[in-house]
Amino acid sequence: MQAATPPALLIDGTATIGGAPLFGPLRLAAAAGRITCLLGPSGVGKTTLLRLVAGTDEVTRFDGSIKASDDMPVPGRVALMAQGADLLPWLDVTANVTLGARLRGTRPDAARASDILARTGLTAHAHKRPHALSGGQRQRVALARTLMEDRPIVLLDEPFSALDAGTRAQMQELGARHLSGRTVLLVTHDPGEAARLGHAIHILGADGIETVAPPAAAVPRPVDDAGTLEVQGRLLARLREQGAAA
Ligand SMILES: Nc1ncnc2c1ncn2[C@@H]1O[C@H](COP(=O)(O)OP(=O)(O)OP(=O)(O)O)[C@@H](O)[C@H]1O
Repeated sequence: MQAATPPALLIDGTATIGGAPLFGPLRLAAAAGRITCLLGPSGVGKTTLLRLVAGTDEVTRFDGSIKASDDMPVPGRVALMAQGADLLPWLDVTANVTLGARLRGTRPDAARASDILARTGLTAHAHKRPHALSGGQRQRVALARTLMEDRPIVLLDEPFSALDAGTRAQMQELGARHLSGRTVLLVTHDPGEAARLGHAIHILGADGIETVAPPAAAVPRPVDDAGTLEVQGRLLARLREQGAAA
């Protein structure tokens, strides 16, 4: 489904809102074709960072640079899956998945939409509206819409939150499979999710970025992989220490 090799993403700078520091100076690289997970306490600026990369933040001042390793512009090559499924309630699944093309005033690629619906297990729900879907199904629609955009850089903001543990694990596997080969920056509050999916794992804190070595196993890692559980525990301990220090 994906043609060109995606670029790495390089973020280097300082963010302020209304003159007050938010984060930085920080340097964060999301490696080409890999999943980079970003954890950190609430309010530290993770969503803001994703919006800055996507070019959709209108209140934050960012002094520095957000670049792709191939020096081509970033925002037009980014798909952002925002927090919450964020579906339009009056549109059915197919129309929600093809929303990007409609907003751009272009004809959606129906064959491609149908293929993505099949691959995300949504074919039987194609004509349902969001109120008739479970939380997990709505998240799948949001993921399908992100895949429909077919961008080399994908930003995911707590994509699988609010799902039960079993559905969340399934969604992580689905996401890892379908996003394979793209440059993914994934914000999550879940240390287990970062340990399963991260080729690289960072914690954004008040004092900057801390990098935690990922488990050795291939992504997506099994939920009961010993190395994954060990990293999950280490991440939780670090997040607790940061919370206690805040
Ligand atoms: N439009 C805005 N105007 C002013 N301040 C804002 C605006 N949007 C976000 N902020 C502030 O920026 C800070 C960072 O918010 P952000 O949503 O990026 O944090 P976060 O780390 O993603 O938090 P969470 O994990 O709870 O989602 C918060 O203190 C928030 O109040």
